[in-house]
Amino acid sequence: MAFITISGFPSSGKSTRTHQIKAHLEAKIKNPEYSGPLKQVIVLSDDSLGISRTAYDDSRAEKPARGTLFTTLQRQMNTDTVLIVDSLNYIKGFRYQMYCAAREMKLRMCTVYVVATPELCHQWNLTRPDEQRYSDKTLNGLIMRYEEPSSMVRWDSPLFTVLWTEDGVPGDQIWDAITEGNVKPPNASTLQSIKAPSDALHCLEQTTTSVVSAAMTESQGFGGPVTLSVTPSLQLQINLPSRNITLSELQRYKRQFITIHKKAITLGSTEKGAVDWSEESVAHKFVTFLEEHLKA
Ligand SMILES: Nc1ncnc2c1ncn2[C@@H]1O[C@H](COP(=O)(O)OP(=O)(O)OP(=O)(O)O)[C@@H](O)[C@H]1O
Repeated sequence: MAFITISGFPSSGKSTRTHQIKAHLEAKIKNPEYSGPLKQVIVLSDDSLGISRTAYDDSRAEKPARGTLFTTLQRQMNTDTVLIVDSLNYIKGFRYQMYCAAREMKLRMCTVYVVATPELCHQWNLTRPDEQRYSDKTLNGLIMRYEEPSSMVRWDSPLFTVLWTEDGVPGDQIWDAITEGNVKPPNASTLQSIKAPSDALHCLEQTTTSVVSAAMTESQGFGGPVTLSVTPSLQLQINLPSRNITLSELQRYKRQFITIHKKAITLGSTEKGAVDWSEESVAHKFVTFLEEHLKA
């Protein structure tokens, strides 16, 4: 019935805040005055899944770890459960993917952004036992790559930000969000996820073409975040590197992206929620793909 995404820098206090939130929500559920459907709070974390901090040392090891997290969270989503996903959740495309899965299950949801300065993260990381510690290089890399949640986008909202200076968490507000907030029904974008392969291929081709032409329009060589107008109703942010990007380079990435995803479509990879061939989802995936490849 409810889904909470925790996000923040590595070693920023996410699990510490998760325990506070869990305790607060459990007290609400146990209150005799509560007669709603929620019965339990489950926390899914890298530790509970046996994902080591070293999985973040390189992106090849990180992808299967994210896959495990996503498959497990889909299994754990339930009408009587508050599911808290306590992980870095630093890629906006991944938070969007979780949002789509939660929405398909008609769950209420919110995001908690745990904030600590990079210096504090380093300091706290050093105090941890070896097996829970990130290497300096990995910690810095994750902080650099971190894509901050925004209350302006629907997959991060409602968004609660908890600063390192705060003693507690906004437990009552989180409770209201997951018990009284809007249930976002699967809309056209999520329903379209079960598309016939021919539609999916068409959408893949068209959407990637629109992203390439929007990126060419916005790319001035200055770098930084720019907004791409993919369609009149779909605007996405992309972080561009500060160099000239050529059309042939973008076309090359488009072809690579299509090749990878075409395979998934023709193989009929239809694991529930994991494959979403809507225009919006394809655009998000391609923007994330471009960001990763353009800065490499
Ligand atoms: N407010 C705080 N003041 C002092 N130490 C803290 C604070 N919050 C967390 N810590 C310490 O920092 C370390 C990391 O905390 P925690 O495990 O909550 O971070 P995390 O963000 O969940 O880490 P990870 O990225 O590995 O999942 C722990 O040793 C914890 O005791």
